[in-house]
Amino acid sequence: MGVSRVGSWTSGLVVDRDAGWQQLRVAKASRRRSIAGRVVRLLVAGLRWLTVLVCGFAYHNPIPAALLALIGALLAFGLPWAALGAVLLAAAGVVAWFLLAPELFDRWVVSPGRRWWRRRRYAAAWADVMVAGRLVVTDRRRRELVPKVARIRQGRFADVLTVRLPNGITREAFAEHLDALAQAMRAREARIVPAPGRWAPGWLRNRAAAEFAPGVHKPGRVFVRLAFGDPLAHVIAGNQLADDGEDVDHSAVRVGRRDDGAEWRVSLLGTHVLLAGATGAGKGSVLWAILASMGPAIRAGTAQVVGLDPKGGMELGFGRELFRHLVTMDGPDAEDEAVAFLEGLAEEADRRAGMLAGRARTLSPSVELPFVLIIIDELASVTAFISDSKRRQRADAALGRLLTKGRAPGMCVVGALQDPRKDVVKWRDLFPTRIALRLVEAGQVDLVLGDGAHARGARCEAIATTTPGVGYVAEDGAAAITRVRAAYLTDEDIRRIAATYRPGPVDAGGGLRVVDSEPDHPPEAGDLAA
Ligand SMILES: Nc1ncnc2c1ncn2[C@@H]1O[C@H](COP(=O)(O)OP(=O)(O)OP(=O)(O)O)[C@@H](O)[C@H]1O
Repeated sequence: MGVSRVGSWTSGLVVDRDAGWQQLRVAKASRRRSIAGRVVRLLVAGLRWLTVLVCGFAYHNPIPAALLALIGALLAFGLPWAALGAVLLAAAGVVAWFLLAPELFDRWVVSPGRRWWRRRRYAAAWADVMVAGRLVVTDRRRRELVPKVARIRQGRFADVLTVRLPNGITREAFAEHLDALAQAMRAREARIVPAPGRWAPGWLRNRAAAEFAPGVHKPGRVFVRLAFGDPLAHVIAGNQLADDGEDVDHSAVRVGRRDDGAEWRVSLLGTHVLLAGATGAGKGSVLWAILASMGPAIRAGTAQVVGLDPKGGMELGFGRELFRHLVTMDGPDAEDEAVAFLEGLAEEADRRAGMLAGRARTLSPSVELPFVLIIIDELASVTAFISDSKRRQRADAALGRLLTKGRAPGMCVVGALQDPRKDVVKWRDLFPTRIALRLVEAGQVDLVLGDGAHARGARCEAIATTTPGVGYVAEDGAAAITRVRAAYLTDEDIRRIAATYRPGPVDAGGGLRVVDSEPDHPPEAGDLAA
């Protein structure tokens, strides 16, 4: 507490830290106060600090505060034995609660305490971080101003601070100090995120002038997300993914968990998904989580899955029954097979686009015209690594056609990539949803997720090898990058899901026109495999 000099760059001014953590008020060094004045000032400041502390504690920790209040009241009424009894009873209750229901105990007692402690930490350390980072401007009244925390939205694992920037400090200048901020606040990471949406009634929203509608970034403000703890540290069991009943929402397929504790869902309708990760990063878990969640739709016939597994079926072969067609590229004609597979799919995309033209802009999956999920386990092997240049050109052309034409008529490519290089990532912009798991170098992050993703907090190179399945997701049209972890299915789970959800017979008109030299399922009535 008190007044402290912050350095020669402040031209001999003195920063008064009692003035609070949001704005540094400046007092002239030469200004003198009487001793009585100082004492009063100190008392007022102390009283204010105590009130904020007590009220803040009671507001954020209602259960411990109520217990303390009860004990205090018993003591005040001269009932020390009753107070001792209450203390012992409360202690026994707390221990029993902790042992019997640790999750609930954490949610109701420990988490509120942590949140309160974080608020205290922001208050205590904010001004110091701003000053240390020289995020200080002097206005014409010679007041020194630092970015001010205008609002704190708190969650269990992360807080979002709305920070108002004084004139003269840019978002970019502020962003340079995120690491220092994270360290000072004891956070796992600090990131700038888009402005949280504000709820407004529809009638009001529709009447507001669109050109003044709030955008992703608000001028003069930054939204800083500080993450604490890690809800992704533990393996997420994937055996419940397919328990959605018969209905699968293709626009929100469950894959795992986000680092704010919410479910991670991926839209497969009207998009393609690029999935990159170094070897052992957990690409398989993302693919299987998607397939498991799609299980009920596969069985019902509203979705069909085809796949290309250049590893000879090592990855996708486990759940072969789920696939209408799986190319494993293990014979002498592997490259031909892969090219024919892609050309068949591109033709199907053309056919569907023709059918939908003038009738609908996007497909609503049905048994008559099902959604088609195309899993390509190693995208590079069908583009960069086909040795024959003519075949490579054909594969490139077919993949390009499939990616550009397939989205609207319900064909979604999920392409996995182990080694993101410039020549492979030429396809990146055709994948509106991009997922990057652990990568070898920081430079690969932007290649996969898009320019600026690393700067926006996607630190894929820093993901520990001990947490496979953890990664970052970027989606076209969404400014935020989300940290996620895919659920994990054991080999046994995959076999069970494949047996449970294997596709039924295909109705006339509903099958795929994939070139299928050796179908995995014998052709059934109505199957249009050419
Ligand atoms: N989401 C996950 N949660 C927990 N463990 C996982 C997860 N995903 C993968 N693993 C573990 O990591 C190992 C490697 O995962 P996986 O084979 O999916 O990686 P990959 O990226 O497909 O690697 P490669 O490209 O070499 O095939 C798995 O055997 C599994 O034990």
